[in-house]
Amino acid sequence: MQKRCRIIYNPTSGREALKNDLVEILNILERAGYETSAFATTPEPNSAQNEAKRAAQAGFNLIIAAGGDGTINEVVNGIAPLKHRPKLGIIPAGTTNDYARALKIPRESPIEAAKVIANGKTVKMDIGRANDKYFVNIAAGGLLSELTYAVPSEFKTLFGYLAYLVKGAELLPRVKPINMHLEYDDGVYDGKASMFFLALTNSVGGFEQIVPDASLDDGKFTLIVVKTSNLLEMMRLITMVLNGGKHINDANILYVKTSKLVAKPVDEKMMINIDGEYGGDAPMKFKNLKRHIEIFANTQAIPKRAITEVKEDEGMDEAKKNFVDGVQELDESDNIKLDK
Ligand SMILES: Nc1ncnc2c1ncn2[C@@H]1O[C@H](COP(=O)(O)OP(=O)(O)OP(=O)(O)O)[C@@H](O)[C@H]1O
Repeated sequence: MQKRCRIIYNPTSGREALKNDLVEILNILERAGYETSAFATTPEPNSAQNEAKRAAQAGFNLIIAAGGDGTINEVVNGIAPLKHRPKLGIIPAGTTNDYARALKIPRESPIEAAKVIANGKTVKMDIGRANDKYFVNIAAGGLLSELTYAVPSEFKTLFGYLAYLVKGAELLPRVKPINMHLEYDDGVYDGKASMFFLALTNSVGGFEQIVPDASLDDGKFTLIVVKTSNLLEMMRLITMVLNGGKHINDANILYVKTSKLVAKPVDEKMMINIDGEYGGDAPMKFKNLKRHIEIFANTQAIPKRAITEVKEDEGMDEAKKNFVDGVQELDESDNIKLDK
């Protein structure tokens, strides 16, 4: 039976380039054996999430999230709770596109990103659950994490990543550490920290060296606690990140692997950021769902140590063969008709 694909795209994402490429993307997917249709998300809350759930339950084999990290997060929230989950493809069209960066999916050309899907290599990716929400890339808590929602989205579209830096420089002097209680697999952190990150990939806020030893399918988060909020110390840590990830052994950083986390505020409110958006307040429980969603990735470009197994989209070659056979059968029946 022919496989079916639903593209869920955000027509307002990033530079809105996606719409122009849609016809070519549909062609690429049809040639790869997927009967494909597209759904444009609407401004209503959870539009992408609801459509992803509906499409999964309607039996689509592949759902493509085409948009920014927000659209990817919604699509994952739509399919993650289901028993039978379709495969996921990603066509990045946002501003930071952290998740595509981690999967080495081309971020400048939606057509090149569609070719990664047509190439048929997948990874069963870990995702995270935070209370009852799911995330693919990062959860974070503490005052510094508020930076991400301090940047208005029109501003992000215009200036992209620069917006974060400008806003970051503006907010940094106001950041102060808060008391946190963090329970992870092998210990407890009780003390002041300006923020904690719980990362699933190596790619956080456009930086690729924050988790230099990230594994995408080992069932573990990387927990990073930034103990300082001193401006000079922060600048030093950022320089260490840019210098190949040397921050991980610094005295101001706790850097551990864990499959779960309980985060509790002590005397102040602690907002939690999930995949770049406000996701509620602590206390919050986080759990790594090991190899929960099979995602198409540019596996050749991902460091070998980051993935344990690359899978082949089954039936991809079969689909191409059927297509050729189908053409031959048609020719033959035409001949029979002609002979008669
Ligand atoms: N048709 C639409 N009109 C207006 N807003 C929409 C529409 N479809 C989706 N949205 C909104 O777009 C947001 C998600 O944006 P998304 O993450 O895809 O792109 P982005 O914001 O450009 O990228 P990034 O997150 O990388 O900055 C959600 O808040 C969603 O409600």
